[in-house]
Amino acid sequence: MNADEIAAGRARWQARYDAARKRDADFTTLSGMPVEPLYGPPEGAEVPGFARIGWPGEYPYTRGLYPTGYRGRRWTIRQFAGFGNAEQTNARYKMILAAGGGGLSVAFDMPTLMGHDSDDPKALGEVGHCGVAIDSAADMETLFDGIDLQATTTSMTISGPAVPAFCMYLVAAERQGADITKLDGTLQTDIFKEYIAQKEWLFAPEPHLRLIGDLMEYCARHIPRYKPLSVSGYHIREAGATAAQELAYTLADGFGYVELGLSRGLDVNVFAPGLSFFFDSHVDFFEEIAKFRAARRIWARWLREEYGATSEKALWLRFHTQTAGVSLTAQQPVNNVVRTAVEALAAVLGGTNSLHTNALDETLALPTDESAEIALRTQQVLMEETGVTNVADPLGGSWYVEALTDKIEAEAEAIFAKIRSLGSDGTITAGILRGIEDGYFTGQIADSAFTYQQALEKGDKRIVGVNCHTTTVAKDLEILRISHEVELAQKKLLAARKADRQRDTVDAALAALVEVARGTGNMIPAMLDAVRAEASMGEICDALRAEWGVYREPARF
Ligand SMILES: C[C@H](C(=O)O)C(=O)SCCNC(=O)CCNC(=O)[C@H](O)C(C)(C)COP(=O)(O)OP(=O)(O)OC[C@H]1O[C@@H](n2cnc3c(N)ncnc32)[C@H](O)[C@@H]1OP(=O)(O)O
Repeated sequence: MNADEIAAGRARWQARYDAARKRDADFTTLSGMPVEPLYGPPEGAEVPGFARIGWPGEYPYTRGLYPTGYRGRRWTIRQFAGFGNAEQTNARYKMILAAGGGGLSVAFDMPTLMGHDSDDPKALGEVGHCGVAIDSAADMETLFDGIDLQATTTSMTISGPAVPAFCMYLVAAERQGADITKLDGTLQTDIFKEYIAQKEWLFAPEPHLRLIGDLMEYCARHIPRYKPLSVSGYHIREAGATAAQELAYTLADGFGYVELGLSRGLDVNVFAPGLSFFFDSHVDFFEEIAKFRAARRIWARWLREEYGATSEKALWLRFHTQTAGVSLTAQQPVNNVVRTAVEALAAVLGGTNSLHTNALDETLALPTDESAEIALRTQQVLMEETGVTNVADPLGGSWYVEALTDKIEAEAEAIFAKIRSLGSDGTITAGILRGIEDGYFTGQIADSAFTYQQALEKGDKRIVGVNCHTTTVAKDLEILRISHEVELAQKKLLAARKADRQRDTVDAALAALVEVARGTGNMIPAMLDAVRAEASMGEICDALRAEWGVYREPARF
């Protein structure tokens, strides 16, 4: 790009920056040196390939979505939390919000994630263990008791039974007297990544995609700020994928959901802003930063050029980041605070919109109050002390970072071409579905995990406390243990609630839901009616399982 074009771009950025709202804060270094909100090429310089880098707030968004960067608004501190019953988790949420958390993020227990009630035999020993047990709208009400849902953006990490959980959230908000149309939050819902990595599906892909289409349509029409999908690379990476695989599989899944929306006749400019993303931030600092920057650029280009989006928000890739659980070690666990800080910094320098920092004990158990607080304070140290929020995309123009960004992007593009070639009709969706059925994704991820493990065992890759620097004076940590009493109490509560309902109303609502499932209508209103009647998670999912069957992954050797 020639010097005149670069100067024109800078002037455009400056005009937008001047017009934008900035935080009232001290934008100087620790020593008091003033810093510019943005740095770019020196005046008069010609920079080949500069269009790929561009300016913050402008296509292709490599340097971020906003001309102000974090001077406009800092990222949301959104700590993923949930354990025991709704009451215990509610107390943790209040602690997080009181300590400066910017939004909520619900972790459900395994029975809930699989669409079973706490009294289901399959739930035995799992209730409240890896997250909170939510059986019905009444539990959801308790979960958010005293928390204004209209004023708090809330993310819910659930994909198989995402839609019943969403309906319970809406009903809890309704019972608080909230204006449903104003709710803002995120539902994970990403079923593709369940087949690819996390393995928490209920049905075969087709009925899940039908439900997701219904949800996208419902949100686009009725709850415009709500993000019905958080397309997730986190679990793909944690399963062993490389950074480029994480990026490519996740964005391909995102393209699949765009194709789903288009196939339902929805306007891409209306539904695409409801697609948000969720990435891992692993411990290779620069590789992660490059991945985040490449993600924004690829998404904007594909949405504009492949799918015809024209509005700015439809081109925006907004993402949440969680630091890498797999990078945490059980050995010398206090070192995990350092790993998490480095990973969080990479996410911030990559322009994350929302962030979870892991607690140091998460490789052993769910976090204690103290370790959860340290994790949150880690973000606050970055946010308040380090000056990283002063300048938009401070690493933009670094030869190394730009080269890595290009390299990861090229790798991702090669993977998109491969995925397309797997399907029969040239769509990304057909490629994903074929890849799931044939074990393409799981095979590729397993190969990457194996390669890394070999490097670790040879000592080519090193982890402090694991294969180097293993001597320590560290003592064992106190960890959080979930008492079996939680399960017994939850089952008792559920039995009382089930006995207290109008059984006829519940049965009629479930029958009406199944009737809609047999046709082509949108299932959300019928699901809401069932939830309002206090139909439980297990009852709703079982009714649909009876109708649609369950999915079993093909065996592979
Ligand atoms: C591993 C674990 C497991 O499975 O076990 C998990 O999965 S845990 C998974 C946990 N997942 C999550 O927690 C997902 C979280 N995701 C989200 O919160 C969302 O989807 C998100 C990524 C889009 C972030 O949403 P958010 O509300 O926190 O933040 P946003 O970036 O949307 O910012 C809020 C508002 O401020 C505006 N805003 C932001 N920055 C600026 C700026 N510099 N200038 C002007 N406006 C700005 C945004 O446009 C938006 O307004 P407007 O809306 O008007 O544009």
